Amino acid sequence: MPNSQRLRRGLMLIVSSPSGAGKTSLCRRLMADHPDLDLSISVTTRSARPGEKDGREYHFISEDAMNGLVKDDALLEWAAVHDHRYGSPREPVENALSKGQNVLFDIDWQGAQRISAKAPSDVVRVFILPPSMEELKRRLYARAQDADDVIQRRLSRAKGEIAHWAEYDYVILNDDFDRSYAELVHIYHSETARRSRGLWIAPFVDELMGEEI
Ligand SMILES: Nc1nc2c(ncn2[C@@H]2O[C@H](COP(=O)(O)OP(=O)(O)O)[C@@H](O)[C@H]2O)c(=O)[nH]1
Ligand SMILES: Nc1ncnc2c1ncn2[C@@H]1O[C@H](COP(=O)(O)OP(=O)(O)O)[C@@H](O)[C@H]1O
Repeated sequence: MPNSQRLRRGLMLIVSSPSGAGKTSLCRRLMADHPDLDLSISVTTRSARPGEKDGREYHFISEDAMNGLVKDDALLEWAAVHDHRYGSPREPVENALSKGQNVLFDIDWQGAQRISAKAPSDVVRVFILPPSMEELKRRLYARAQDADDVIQRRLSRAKGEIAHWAEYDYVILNDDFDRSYAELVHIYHSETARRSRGLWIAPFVDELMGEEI
């Protein structure tokens, strides 16, 4: 049976880390290498960084629009992070999962907790650790996309995010990027290969058992 015809139960892959540890870079590469993986594009009230495009990294929306989405229950989860609100639109995620597609979330520990509480058996959580706080700082400055005071606020919140590492299924220490990426790919492949995700297996085995030898 061709792979494309094997009916699967989609999973939600959640990647979290303190700002600057490398989750966006790792997630981007995973998306580029896995066209079967859909990115949940969050809404946010923060403004776009240089190089960010509305609808690609985030949907950049006003406070009023965010209030409307919350009121209409259009978000699977939302949270206040770094002085702004961020949320995961419900409909694209539900559509993707209903087609057996996997969905990737770059969200914080609050979002990870909320989605896990709703669908524990469909969630895989990965936490990315920086090799040191000094390196985290270096990366935030090297990214050169935020003002100094914004970077300082992100750094001061880093330990609060790291404190939640034990709520995750996997932890990757992002020292060497290629090695960390290889770990993420292994996790993704193993989790998609779980028996519980293969809805095609039981009917296929029935067919096998019915064959004359
Ligand atoms: N709960 C939740 N967190 C989100 C969502 N979108 C982004 N975040 C988190 O918000 C934090 C800030 O994201 P961002 O402003 O892009 O900066 P970054 O930390 O440098 O990636 C990160 O920890 C993201 O994972 C969302 O929809 N829900
Ligand atoms: N393993 C790594 N070694 C060195 N630099 C890295 C590594 N992973 C990511 N970076 C760089 O660190 C900066 C922050 O990474 P980013 O993916 O934006 O982090 P986050 O999404 O967690 O805030 C970027 O400039 C990125 O290129």
